[in-house]
Parts: sequence; C-alpha cells; structure tokens
Amino acid sequence: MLFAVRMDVEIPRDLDPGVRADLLAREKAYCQELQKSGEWVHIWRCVGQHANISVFDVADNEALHRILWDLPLFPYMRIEVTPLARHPSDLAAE
Ligand SMILES: O=C(O)C[C@H]1C=CC(=O)O1
Repeated sequence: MLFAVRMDVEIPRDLDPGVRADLLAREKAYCQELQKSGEWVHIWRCVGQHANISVFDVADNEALHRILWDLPLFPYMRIEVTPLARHPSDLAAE
C-alpha cells in the first residue's frame, strides 16, 4: 500500500545541542535503513521549511503506523498521512 506522508519538524530551540545532533543522526540512519528495505520510497524536502513529503510502500496501516511511531524525531513532528490509489489518467495504469 502506498502512502504520501508530510512531516513537519519543530525541534525546541533550547534542546541540548548534543541531544539534537544525536536525534538527527539517528533519524537519518533510520530513514536510510527503510529506504534500503524499500519501504521508504521517496523523501523530498519542502523548500524553505523543516518539512518533508515522503512516499511509503508498506504492507498495511499498522506497518506505516509502526514506522512513523519509531521515528526518532516523532515527538517533534506533526504528521499528515494520505493513502494513495492509482490515478485513472496515469499512463502506467493502461
Ligand atoms: O528533516 C526531516 O525532514 C525529518 C526527517 C525525516 C527523515 C530524516 O532523515 O529527517
């Protein structure tokens, strides 16, 4: 199942710099691990914002929920999930 996910990140400005650096490093490693497994298909930066739009290809809603819940930055994110279906005008669907 495909999902578009928008993640808006807001890390408190007063967070300890070491904690912040560790969180960002763990987030990057987790994201890249899921890209290698094929579940995190795309990640795009939203220009000028600490936000991304990503596409996930996962087994079901529960699998996506688990992935998002385990994001190291999860406590500092607002997340919007949109389930995707093939568009009838998509050439690939013909
Ligand atoms: O900066 C972000 O967009 C948040 C986050 C999601 C994956 C990752 O590596 O960082």
